[in-house]
Amino acid sequence: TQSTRPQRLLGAVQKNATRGDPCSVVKAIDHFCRHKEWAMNVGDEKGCILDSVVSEINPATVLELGTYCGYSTVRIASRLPPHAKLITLEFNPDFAVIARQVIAWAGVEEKVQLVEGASGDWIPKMKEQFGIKTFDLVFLDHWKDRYLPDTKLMEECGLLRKGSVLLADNVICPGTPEYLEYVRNSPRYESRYFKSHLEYTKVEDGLEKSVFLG
Ligand SMILES: O=C(NC/C=C/[C@H]1O[C@@H](n2cnc3c(NCCO)ncnc32)[C@H](O)[C@@H]1O)c1cc(-c2ccc(F)cc2)cc(O)c1O
Ligand SMILES: [Mg+2]
Repeated sequence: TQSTRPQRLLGAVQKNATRGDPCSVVKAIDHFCRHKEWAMNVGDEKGCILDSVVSEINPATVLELGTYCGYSTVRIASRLPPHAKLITLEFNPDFAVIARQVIAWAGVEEKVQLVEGASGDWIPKMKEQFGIKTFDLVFLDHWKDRYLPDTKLMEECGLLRKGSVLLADNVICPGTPEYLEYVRNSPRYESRYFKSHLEYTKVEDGLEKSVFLG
């Protein structure tokens, strides 16, 4: 039977990356996606911006919306301080199966809780299920039309505190116009655009970093 692109991406990790070495996993995926098959990982260029935001915040609690194959999960987890927790939500079971193996190969499973399910169902349960008070950092990289409703849901559920940072992928391509309009015009956010390129291409894209002001 035919393999899927995520399965082939996992194969490239298992073939070319060193177990327990997150950087080699990230490099193996970037090489595969640049030279073999494009895939919707945040990628190396935007990934460096992600890395700098994570290092700047040094978060104890991180929420990722949209795990896909676990590329950004590994990038973030490998930069977290000890005892920090990254919860990543993925509602496609086939992608979750691949992501768990990528995360395990990188050796960062201690810091990662991959939760299978939809953000809309799980965001309201974060406190009771995982003992999370608020998130220091949220990385949004799931369906683009869900960025805004899920941000409003996180506000309503009290998961954001003064200083919580939202980092959103793809605000130009494919684009998240309603979300951008909201975080850039709401008095409750201080927002900034980091210009970059769509992963593995020369097309413009970027990340929007928005600090919740409480
Ligand atoms: O579409 C893009 N990303 C979507 C990611 C979806 C992943 O997240 C999962 N997911 C989605 N909604 C939810 C949800 N909650 C919401 C539903 O209840 N709860 C949990 N998990 C969710 C999916 O199962 C996938 O694993 C994209 C496209 C391009 C692109 C650019 C240019 C092109 F030409 C083509 C493509 C570039 C990018 O960087 C991109 O991120
Ligand atoms: Mg993306």
